[in-house]
Formats: sequence, structure tokens, C-alpha cells
Amino acid sequence: MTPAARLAAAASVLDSIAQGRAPAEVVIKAWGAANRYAGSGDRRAVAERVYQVLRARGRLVAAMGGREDGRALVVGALAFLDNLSLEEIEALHSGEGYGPRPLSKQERARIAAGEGDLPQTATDLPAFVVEDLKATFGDRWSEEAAGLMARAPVDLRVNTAKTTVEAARAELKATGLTPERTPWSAVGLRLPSEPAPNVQALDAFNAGRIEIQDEGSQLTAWVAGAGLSFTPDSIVVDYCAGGGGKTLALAVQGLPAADPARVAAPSPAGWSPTGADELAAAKSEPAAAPMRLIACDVVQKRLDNIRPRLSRAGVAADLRLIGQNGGGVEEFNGKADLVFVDAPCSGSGAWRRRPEDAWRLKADEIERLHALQLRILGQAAALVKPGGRLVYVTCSILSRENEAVADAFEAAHAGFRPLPVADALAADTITDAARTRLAGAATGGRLRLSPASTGTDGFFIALYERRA
Ligand SMILES: C[S@@+](CC[C@H](N)C(=O)[O-])C[C@H]1O[C@@H](n2cnc3c(N)ncnc32)[C@H](O)[C@@H]1O
Repeated sequence: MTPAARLAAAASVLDSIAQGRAPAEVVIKAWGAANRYAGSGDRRAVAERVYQVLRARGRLVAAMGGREDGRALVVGALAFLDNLSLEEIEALHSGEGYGPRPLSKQERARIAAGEGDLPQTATDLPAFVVEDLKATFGDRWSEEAAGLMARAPVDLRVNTAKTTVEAARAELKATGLTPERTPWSAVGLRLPSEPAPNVQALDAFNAGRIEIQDEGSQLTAWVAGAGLSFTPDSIVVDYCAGGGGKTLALAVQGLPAADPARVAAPSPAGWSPTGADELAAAKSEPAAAPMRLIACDVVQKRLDNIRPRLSRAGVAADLRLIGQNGGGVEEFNGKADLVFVDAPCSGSGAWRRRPEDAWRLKADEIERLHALQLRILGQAAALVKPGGRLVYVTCSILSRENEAVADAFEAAHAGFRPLPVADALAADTITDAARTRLAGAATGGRLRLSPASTGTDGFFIALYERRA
């Protein structure tokens, strides 16, 4: 494809993203599948242009006079992000071949008026989100806003029941990747986002030695379980298990660590043994969990999807379909040692991975989520035993889904006392640096993580202990 044809393709992919609800990643893949003439370089270039626009969408719309169509946004990106001259942009819009049609008079005027600068007043986030960020972060709001739209690295969690962090790192290095240790999770490895690593194709992934999980997401599980000693009789409920990312992290807590002497080092020629043998070995290992772990959700398909992940990781959980009102787990009422509520939320803390979602979110949706979160947290609280722990988590950056839910829960549940986060950082999976940093960042029983402050996705954690 010519550079001009790639621009036209990016504009049409952006229009498809705007018209539907599918993730940008899915729309880009579908475009590649439907246009077989596009080679891997073309697909990469189109994807890069699409994400460049999505991350700067608010400012580009403002710079292009309010136009939201893919063509205008791509023209804006060339002018204001790539800083091409009018002549260069016109050359890419000759209308020949599969390239975009020539610039209109208005488009030329926009480029000239912008003089290569995006409007200072425009932001990449919807106005109601900006207001929320200002209220929460004060002067730091724009730093937090920028963090939400920046590119994210690929974080991995090493399954220490199967390997050690250094052995996993060496294994990944042997495949040509460049993993670094994560600063806060002691079992995390970080890969650069560029070039995008195909983690799912790795033996280490298929044999359950590593999982893809943002460092912030890992921390929510480590903080939730920190200081608790699990026995096979302990009952841990992952109330909103979803894709099972945190279920897996909760399950490995307290499992005996892999014996470093039995963890093979990669041979100079690469990692060995590989492929099917390793996968079969991983599957035949007995599943284990140091506690009775119950993973619930209201969607059966989500629970079904956790099964292969548990099997890869070599851990066990009881998967339970529950009703919207919590029916299906009554037998654990007042009996659980730990109830983890990773509530449905806007996902705004992960917008750096899915920037298209920022513009799909409407203010009234936040009100619906707030009510749902409060209801789910109240239902889940009934399962906690006296002296047991309740953990509320969102991957949202918005106060209405975070502090406001915690405030309302506390007002209605005097039987739960906030548990200081600083007292819940004693876990081998948390680095010493994190212990100091997170204790300082926490406000009593509440902790916020964010791209700008911790270099992770945005998360909110509130810890409670049920009074005896
Ligand atoms: C944020 S996601 C969970 C993500 C998951 N913990 C992970 O780490 O991959 C929230 C989940 O809550 C589930 N959910 C929605 N309403 C619920 C309810 N009333 N009770 C329990 N779970 C619910 C959704 O189906 C969704 O899978």
C-alpha cells in the first residue's frame, strides 16, 4: 500500500470504531482480515495511525473545528502531531490510486489556522472526566490525564509456583525479548510496548509460567491477601471474577514457591524443552490452591474462560454462576476469610490500553455504575466472617466509582472498619520500594494507583475488616 492508501485505510477504520462498540484492536484485526492485500507493514502502519489519533482525539477534534470523522482526524494528526507542512499533506491527498481525496478549502484553512499547534484548551478526555480529575488531583490533573492516554507497556506476572522470576526473565530473554523487573510487584516483568510482543505465542505463557497482567492489577491481589495466612480451610471469594486475572493471582498466594534448583535455565540456543511437551506437562500437574477459592460471576461465559487459565497456571478454584442479587453462594454467608470485589466499572484506569473507550463513556453511565457497585459491595459484604477481610477494587480513575462508593458503603455498614493499607503491605510479592511508596500514597484504608503516579493502570482499592 502507498502511504496515502494507508491514511485512507486508517480513516475508514476510525469511522468503524466510532460507529460501533467493538474494541479498536478488534476493528483493526477485522480490517486486516478483510483486506488481504495489506501486508504486515501496512497493518502495523494503519494500527499506529489509528492509535495515534485515538490518544489525541479530543485535541484533534478541536483543531479540526469540531469534525469527528476519520478523515478529518487523520488530516489533523498529519498537521498537528506529525507537524507536516500543508504542501506535504496535500501531496498525500492527491486523490490518486487508493489515497484520500484532495483537501477541501476548509481543511486547508484549519491547517493554516492551527499553525501546527493543538489548541491549549482542548483535552484528550471528555469534559466530565476532566472535572472529576481536577477535583481529585488538583494541579496534577493534566499530568494524570496525559498518563491515561499514553502508551502502556506489557506487564507480566510470573507464576512463582512454577518458576522463579529470574528464570522466567532469562527464558524470555532467550526468545529475544527485553523484560525488566517491575518496581512494585516483586513477581512482575515488564516488556516495552514497541514492538508489540506476541506473549500468547510463548511457551512460558502456554505452560502457565507467566500471565499477562498489569502491575497495578497484580498489586490489588497482593494488597488484598497481604498479612493473611491461608490454610486449606480458608475461604476466599473472588466475587466478580470476570476474565479471572485476579482469581489467578489470588490463587497463587501462599502456594509454595518453585524450587529454584529444579527450575531449568535456558540453553544458549534458546529455551528447551518447548511447545507441546511443556503444555502437556503443565496440564497434567495436579491443580492446587492453598485455600478454598470460589470465583463468582453473573456471566457463565466469563467463568468458562477462566477454566483454561486455571489449568495452565496449575491452580484450582470453584467456579460459581451467581444471580444479579447474589443468589448462589448463600452457604458462605458470614464464613469467608477474604472477599474480593473487583466491581464492574468504567475501566477508565485502563484507557491507556483502550483509548477508544474514553469517548464512549457518558456521564449517566457513571451514575448507573455507582449504584451497581454499591449494591454488589453490599451483597458481597454478607459473605465476610467476623474478623474477615473485604476488598473493594475498581480499575477506574473516577471518584464517583471509587471514594464515593467507599463513603456510601461505610455510612451504611458500621460493622466494617477501614483497614489501613499501610498495615497490609507485608507480602513477599510486594517490593520494599512499594511498601514505602504505597504506605505514603494511601489514605487510611484507601489506595489509588495511576499511570502518572505509579506507572500502572489506574486502580482504586479500599480495605475493610469485619468487626468481630
Ligand atoms: C471488572 S470485571 C472483573 C475483572 C476480573 N476480576 C479480572 O481480573 O479479570 C467485573 C465483573 O463483574 C461481573 N458482574 C457484573 N454484575 C455482577 C454482579 N451483580 N455480581 C457479581 N459480578 C458481577 C461482570 O460480569 C464482570 O465480569
